[in-house]
Amino acid sequence: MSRLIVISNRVSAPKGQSGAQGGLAVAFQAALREYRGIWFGWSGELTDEFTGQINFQRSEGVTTATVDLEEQDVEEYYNGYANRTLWPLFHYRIDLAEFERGFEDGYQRVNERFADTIRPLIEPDDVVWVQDYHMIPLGHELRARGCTNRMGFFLHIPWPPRRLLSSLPNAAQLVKTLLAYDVIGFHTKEWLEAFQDYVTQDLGATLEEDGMIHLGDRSVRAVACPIGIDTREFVEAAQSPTARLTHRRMKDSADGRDMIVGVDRLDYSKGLEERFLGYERFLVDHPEQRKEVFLLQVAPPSRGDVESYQRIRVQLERLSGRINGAYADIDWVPIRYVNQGFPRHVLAGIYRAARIGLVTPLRDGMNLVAKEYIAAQDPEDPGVLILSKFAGAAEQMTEAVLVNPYSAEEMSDAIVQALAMPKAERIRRWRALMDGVEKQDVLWWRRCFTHSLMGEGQALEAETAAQE
Ligand SMILES: O=P(O)(O)OC[C@H]1O[C@H](O[C@H]2O[C@H](CO)[C@@H](O)[C@H](O)[C@H]2O)[C@H](O)[C@@H](O)[C@@H]1O
Ligand SMILES: O=c1ccn([C@@H]2O[C@H](COP(=O)(O)OP(=O)(O)O)[C@@H](O)[C@H]2O)c(=O)[nH]1
Repeated sequence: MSRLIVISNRVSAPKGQSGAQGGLAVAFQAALREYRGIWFGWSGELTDEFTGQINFQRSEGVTTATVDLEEQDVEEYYNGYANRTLWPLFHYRIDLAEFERGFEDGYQRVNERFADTIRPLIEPDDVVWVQDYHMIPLGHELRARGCTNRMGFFLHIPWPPRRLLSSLPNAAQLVKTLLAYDVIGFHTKEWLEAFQDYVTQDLGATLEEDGMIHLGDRSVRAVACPIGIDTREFVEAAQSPTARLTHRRMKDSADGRDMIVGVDRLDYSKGLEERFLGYERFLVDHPEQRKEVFLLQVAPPSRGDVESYQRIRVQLERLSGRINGAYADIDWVPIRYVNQGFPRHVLAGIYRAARIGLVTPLRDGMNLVAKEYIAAQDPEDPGVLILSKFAGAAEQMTEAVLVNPYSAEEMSDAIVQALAMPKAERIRRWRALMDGVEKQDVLWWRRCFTHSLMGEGQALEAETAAQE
């Protein structure tokens, strides 16, 4: 039976209920518990000199293997090429993208270091699954080191339109390295089609009807598999004592007002500035509703070493301060702006207490918060999800109130619509959304991708063996 080797930039050991975790961490812990295998990546720690020494850990059924990186590696690979170049460009923010050869070199060096380190751990029957934009050339580097295993790559962020990607120096060289994988996955049909467009138009590859892409001696399958959440676990989390306590705390502090909630890493792609402006539009256009609602925005700081993230943080502090200064009363504040992260059980209680989930990224690969908000609702009296049509999640969650996040007026109208929505309509929309969140959960996502990667028979064999 094949083992699964998952490789991603960030590796998090399970934290139980005690800490905030990103969407990827939650997805892989669920996946790796059932598969025999290893999750490899950067420890998040620095070392004076890279040695490639691996730190193995086993916790709650998940084996992790991590390495420390040098400061210069992190500066050029993570803060540099990954988060100053690829992230903004792939989120359509060419104005924020920085193109520096030093970043590109550092990115390549770290990918080579990862390949050197992980190569001896890979056994002939293992299936390798590489995650995200930090590791695009890793498969190519592993092939150069004699790795003939089945290898897949999943991109968790959008794939940008062809003309946008062409602005990246050496774009063709980078994209060609992706053809070292056997299967490449995206969250949506839109990102998949943009990728197909680039490889056929700019690289001269041919695309067959079954999704196979051919270029030179390489044949690769590209697929769309939208990630989901661990829905069963999240529904349970929403009924846990911590969630109930938090729900009570929120209801008490709301004092009969309707809560609108936003939960996002403090990232310019999440559209927080536009969200605050949309909410302000609502306050201006509907003064009679002002003291009837409040917005709770949870925004834990992210990638704080990158200047564009420092700038957005300052802008949001100013904007929330200005809106609160302009509209607050002695007994009411329009925005509760909270710069800290919360564990899932606390978030679940917050989501359940919110009449509206406001999820309005300018671009997002998927957005798991939208799915968690739905999973946490009370089926008898659910809240309304307002979702940006530019989030990957919008391709599946069509029963949400879909908005253009760039339009403050549309956002304001959507808030009015959600606040006035009759219970029967809220239940009908929620049921349809919950059906999707239940059917296409994280397990479904893993199967969707691993079936393409391993073939259905092998994937099922691995799952059955893992359950025994
Ligand atoms: O590791 P960080 O730099 O702190 O960033 C956290 C993660 O952010 C990104 O998440 C993406 O993946 C989610 C799950 O597929 C998806 O829902 C979301 O739309 C994406 O933005 C990033 O892609 C991850 O690699 C980071 O770990
Ligand atoms: O205080 C927080 C804020 C966020 N999250 C989690 O971080 C993930 C965010 O994933 P999403 O796909 O929405 O966006 P990303 O941050 O990965 O771009 C979700 O699972 C959230 O529950 C968390 O655990 N605590």
